[in-house]
Amino acid sequence: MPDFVISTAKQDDWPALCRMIAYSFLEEPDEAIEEAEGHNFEPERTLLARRDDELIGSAAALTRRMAVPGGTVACGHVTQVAVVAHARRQGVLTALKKTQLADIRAAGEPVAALWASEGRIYQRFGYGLAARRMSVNIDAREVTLTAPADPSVRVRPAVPLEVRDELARVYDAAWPDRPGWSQRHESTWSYRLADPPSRLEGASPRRAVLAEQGGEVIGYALYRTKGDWDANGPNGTVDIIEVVAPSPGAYAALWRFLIGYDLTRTTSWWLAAIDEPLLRLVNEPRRLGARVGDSLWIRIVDLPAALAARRYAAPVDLVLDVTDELIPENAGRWRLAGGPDGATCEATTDAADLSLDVKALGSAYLGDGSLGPLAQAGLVVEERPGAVARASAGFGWHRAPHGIEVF
Ligand SMILES: CC(=O)SCCNC(=O)CCNC(=O)[C@H](O)C(C)(C)COP(=O)(O)OP(=O)(O)OC[C@H]1O[C@@H](n2cnc3c(N)ncnc32)[C@H](O)[C@@H]1OP(=O)(O)O
Repeated sequence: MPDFVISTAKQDDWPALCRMIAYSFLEEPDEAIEEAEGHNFEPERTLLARRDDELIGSAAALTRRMAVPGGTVACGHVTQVAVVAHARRQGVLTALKKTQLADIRAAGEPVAALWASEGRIYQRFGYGLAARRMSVNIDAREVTLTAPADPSVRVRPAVPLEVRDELARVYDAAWPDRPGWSQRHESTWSYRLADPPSRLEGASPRRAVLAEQGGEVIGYALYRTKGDWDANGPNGTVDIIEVVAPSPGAYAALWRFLIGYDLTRTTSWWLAAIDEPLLRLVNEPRRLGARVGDSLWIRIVDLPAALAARRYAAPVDLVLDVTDELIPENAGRWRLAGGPDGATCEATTDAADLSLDVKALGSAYLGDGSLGPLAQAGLVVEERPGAVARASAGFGWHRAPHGIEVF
């Protein structure tokens, strides 16, 4: 029997929880951060572990939908996971995760998603790496955009809080089309636009730039600037927070603004998409200083509901033999049939085309490339010749999944 108990948080647990999380992440507690992060507090979905009344661990889920190929799905956005230093490696997180997965399933969310502080933590709980990110560190004076500027698109700098409604309108129209982007509530925007001074690290407060066409805002970017001078003169940086620009004209106009900022020499963004159009839009892609990293992790919580909630780029009719140590209802053989217009997923006794663990299914879920690398890694086993190629055509998508924000 564990010597700690798990319970659901109450509103007034927030200050203590926030302090515990700060220490766990090697930060100092800070009132401005407590207020900002408080917008992301759903007490009834926050699990606390206590030993002798001492708060020793937490794991929370936020209620937001996430875009998946061809649709959106209810998704528990897992966050605020921490265990105090002196209670680690005693099974506290394991107990929290088991309770949390059961709660997410009971809430009718077929999928859970998270950003991992360390990738090694969550794979044992059935999370698969479902989206990669690209970080860019652009040598701005060496890079220009090759597309001609669209004279009907203008950019206008703005203070983010003053254009919050315009930002939300652009984002609301865009997020369902990009797998990995999540619905934003009023509280999400309050969190997103809060700017605790201790997080500035010498940079400016958040700034916005809007792309407008015919008086309408059609795209925006959020960024910071950081001034610097060295022996050769100006050496400032533009640090991008997000770029939301569905149309080519808005996208190019915003990037032209962000790369061409006077007195800066570097434009950086650590959360660009793996298929960022910028790669195709510049004269010198190598000078983008691009690197690939991990981004969103996905846990399939209710397998038939999750697989039926997305669409498939090509027709699929596949029997998947799935293992799942933590959620036995997911284990077994499933027939997935469908295509670009929708899909069904039902239990079957037919012979399998592919066998895989639920973790590999999580990796394929948002449509990040083909199943080939998973098969080559031994994480997907082809039971019927040609099944990996057929499944890849269906599971892939015309836009790579993108984790635009850490939640
Ligand atoms: C979604 C998010 O919020 S991500 C943020 C996660 N939080 C942090 O990184 C804050 C700092 N770290 C912590 O608070 C803790 O170390 C946690 C929450 C990551 C892990 O909590 P613990 O209670 O120690 O985990 P628990 O004891 O249940 O470990 C389960 C297993 O995972 C392993 N494990 C857990 N954390 C780690 C880690 N960071 N690195 C390597 N292995 C780990 C344990 O060794 C254990 O393995 P075993 O079953 O083979 O013995």
